[in-house]
Amino acid sequence: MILSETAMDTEADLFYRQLPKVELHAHLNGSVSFESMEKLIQRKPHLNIEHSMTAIRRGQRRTLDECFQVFKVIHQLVDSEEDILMVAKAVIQEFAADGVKYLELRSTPREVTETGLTKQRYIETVLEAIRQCKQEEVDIDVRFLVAVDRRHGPEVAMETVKLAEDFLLSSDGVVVGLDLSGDPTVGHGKDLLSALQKAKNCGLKLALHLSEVPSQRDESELLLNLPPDRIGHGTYLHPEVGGSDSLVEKVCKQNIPIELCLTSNVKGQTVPSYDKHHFQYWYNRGHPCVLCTDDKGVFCTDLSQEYQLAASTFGLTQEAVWKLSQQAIGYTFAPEPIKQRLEKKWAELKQQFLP
Ligand SMILES: CNc1ncnc2c1ncn2[C@@H]1O[C@H](COP(=O)(O)O)[C@@H](O)[C@H]1O
Ligand SMILES: [Zn+2]
Repeated sequence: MILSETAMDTEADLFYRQLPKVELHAHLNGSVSFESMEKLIQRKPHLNIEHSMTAIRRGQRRTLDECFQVFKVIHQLVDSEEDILMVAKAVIQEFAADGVKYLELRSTPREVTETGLTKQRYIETVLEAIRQCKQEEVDIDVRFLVAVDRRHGPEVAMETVKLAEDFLLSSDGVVVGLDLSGDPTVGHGKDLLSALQKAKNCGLKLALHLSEVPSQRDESELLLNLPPDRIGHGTYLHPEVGGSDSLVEKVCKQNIPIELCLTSNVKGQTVPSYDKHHFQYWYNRGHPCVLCTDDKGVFCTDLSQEYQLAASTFGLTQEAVWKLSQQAIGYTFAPEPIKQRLEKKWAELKQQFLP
């Protein structure tokens, strides 16, 4: 009995792992795996950092505030070009090994005086990692979103947008957009509006973390007017959790896809349990939904696991899971020919999968 259950589990695991997937919401430094973290900790023993400080294990929860403390620790470990190249390459390879065929990675460019790291070099190094993976024929298409950390305020946001704009023009299509993230309890989106508007005007796609916590209703109301091209989390948009009909209407009317990260929200305690996750609300309305990991290293997950969790929690059939992964192609910021290439790949693989 136990044996057959194990066999079934393995078969199910395999389905999700082999399922071709699109990852659209992954923060670089939050995605660093256990193995890479070990290497970084060994490189910097003087920091006295233990692995328990950089990851939230199974069954553990942290407040969102504590999650942001974790990022501070990781940033101490990843503070040079060498580190960034190492973690970015590893993260890309790990996503590829998990069956992700298209990845939009995002990261906040940082400056570190001690190591000579500049924001420009930060982005160039991530792009170099993407280039090397491509050259090594890792089976994944990777694009990059330059991230604005809301905690740093409007001037830094504007500076970052300018940098992103330069790379939009010079990166041969790899830099496709701008992310707004960072501690949602700090600052107000109204101060960042002009930077975001500028980004949009110059052709950068916008992926904004919206209503991750309940206090952001007015901010979301404002930022939805831009409008963003995708929404991160959107946990508190609907009226049942303190959002509003007007917010839902804006999201629906403009058909803005929502990036949903189950484990991140449960472990970060913005959602009380998997079965209460707002995936259900949006999915049942037939709204564009895409499952994502957010921070696979910090939350100890991967995209296969997120699909499996959504399927088991909300009773999705394999056919429905397939459709979910395929529809995500349409929500990428990739140019049309790339989307077509991905569609073709999915169509070919489907015959093996769901005969
Ligand atoms: C858990 N929910 C979340 N909400 C908001 N922002 C988040 C986040 N998870 C990650 N980040 C953002 O991503 C940074 C780490 O990656 P990078 O250094 O940019 O690669 C964090 O410092 C934060 O700004
Ligand atoms: Zn995020």
